[in-house]
Amino acid sequence: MNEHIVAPSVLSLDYTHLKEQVRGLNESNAKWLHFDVMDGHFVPNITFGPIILHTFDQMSDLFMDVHLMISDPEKYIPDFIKAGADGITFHTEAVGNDIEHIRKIIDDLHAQSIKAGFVVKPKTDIKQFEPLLPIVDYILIMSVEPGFGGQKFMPDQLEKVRWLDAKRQEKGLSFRIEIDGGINETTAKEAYAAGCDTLVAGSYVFKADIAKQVDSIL
Ligand SMILES: O=C(CO)[C@@H](O)[C@H](O)COP(=O)(O)O
Repeated sequence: MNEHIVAPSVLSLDYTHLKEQVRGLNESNAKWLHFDVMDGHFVPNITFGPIILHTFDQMSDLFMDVHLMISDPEKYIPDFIKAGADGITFHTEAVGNDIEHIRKIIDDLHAQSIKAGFVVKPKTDIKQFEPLLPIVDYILIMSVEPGFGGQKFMPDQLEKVRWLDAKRQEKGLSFRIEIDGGINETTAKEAYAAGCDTLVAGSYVFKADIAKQVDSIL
């Protein structure tokens, strides 16, 4: 059983108080910082790139969990590694759900000592990726359509989590199951019960005292 990890999504951070908010994260029990990269093409929103990741990396020792919501992940992965990524997930849909292509990207990340995994959108079937389970460090399940913070949790996505957890036990694997979107005190409990060990939370963490919010969903 993997320990629980909360990964606050800096998409919801108050950038007018960047230093105080990062201090709040550093002093909380969050172990990861979730960095959402959106390109305005793969998803209908644009966020930040490697320069901002580097800024966070200089301000924090937290594990930099980079979630690439971009159309051509391989093109930009080297920049995010240089900027301080510790783990990278990319969308299977961005590479046509092609298993061998996904495997190659994960192998390349591992060759550079970066933790690696893939992400699926809500409508993507997870079962097709069973051959990849032995090689990933983590899998990210989207519990909202990617693109924006503050959306409502989609409980039907927990079916994917249950399936992954069952496969993990059956095969004696230890990859993490991370979930992203609409996490709060109630949905966090549901996610843990289904088999998640890593929760991304944006609006819930930053709407009040960071340390207290993190502890409430650990
Ligand atoms: O990747 C995304 C959205 O695409 C997420 O990381 C959100 O940033 C989570 O925000 P909340 O739903 O927790 O507010």
